[in-house]
Amino acid sequence: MGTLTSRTESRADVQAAPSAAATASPLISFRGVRQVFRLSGRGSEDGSSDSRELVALQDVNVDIHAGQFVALVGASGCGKTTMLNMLAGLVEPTHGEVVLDGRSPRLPNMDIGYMFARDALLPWRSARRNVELPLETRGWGRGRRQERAREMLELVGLKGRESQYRLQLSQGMRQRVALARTLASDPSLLLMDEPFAALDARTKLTLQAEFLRIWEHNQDGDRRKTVIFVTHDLQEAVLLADRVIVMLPHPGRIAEDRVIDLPRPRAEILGELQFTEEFQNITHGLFERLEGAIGGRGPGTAN
Ligand SMILES: Nc1ncnc2c1ncn2[C@@H]1O[C@H](COP(=O)(O)OP(=O)(O)OP(=O)(O)O)[C@@H](O)[C@H]1O
Repeated sequence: MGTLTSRTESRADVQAAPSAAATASPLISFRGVRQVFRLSGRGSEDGSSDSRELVALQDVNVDIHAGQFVALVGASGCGKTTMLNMLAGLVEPTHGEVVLDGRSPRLPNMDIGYMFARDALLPWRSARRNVELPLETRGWGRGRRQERAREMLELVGLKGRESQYRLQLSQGMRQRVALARTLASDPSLLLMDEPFAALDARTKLTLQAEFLRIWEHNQDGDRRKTVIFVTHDLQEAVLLADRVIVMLPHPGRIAEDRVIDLPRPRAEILGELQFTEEFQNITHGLFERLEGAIGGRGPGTAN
């Protein structure tokens, strides 16, 4: 393995110099984004209605360039999923704007794959027919769909399991099917919400490596993929991503934005990478910043 180097940069630096893409306009921009959810109570004892506000995101400014693998990491409730949902066009910011490829994410966009923490497979459909689902919604013909679904299941190591149903598959296999389904339509933007969180450590490492292999394999061609990967796991974030954005809750905000300059491709060396000094230094540094920010009680905690 070559020498591993790490580089840490401030938020402004990251936005100003995101590798070769520095001169291109970003694929994704969050500009002054604030998200307020109104929480309606059941009504207080005196009969008046109880309405409170929750600031899920505050002052979020991020640019992400095409092809980047960005991890959003942070404690529960810091707005990670809300950011994914904004990119998927499911949530519109209360203030500020989100721009995806020069337009609003609210406009229909078939070029996105969204994967969740738990498989979310349809139990009445076989593995193959689950993978076919996004292809059906995109109008693919039956033969082409079936061929693509078989190919994708083979890619994630499930050859021979095509006709099995959710209950016949382990949690790891279900996540593999979900991964195959997410990748089947070859989307250029992948929104991944803790996709490996429900797995045991060994299965998790295997799937991380398999996913990374697929992603790294595509990075040179026209179909390179941008990944926004939500996780609670700082180690997972550093292992997989080019850039880690650490978030804090109450209100959800960005505490740290760092380039992870570990070598690529990493898929074949993931197991070793996590024991290197470079990896541990980066993870430890981010962890200390995170702990320090929580311990120091940032500006939003009065909220
Ligand atoms: N539709 C909604 N209505 C009201 N509150 C919401 C809504 N969606 C999210 N929230 C709240 O906004 C905050 C941020 O939620 P979000 O799911 O984005 O956080 P998260 O960082 O992804 O958390 P977790 O890691 O637990 O999934 C939370 O306090 C959540 O309860």
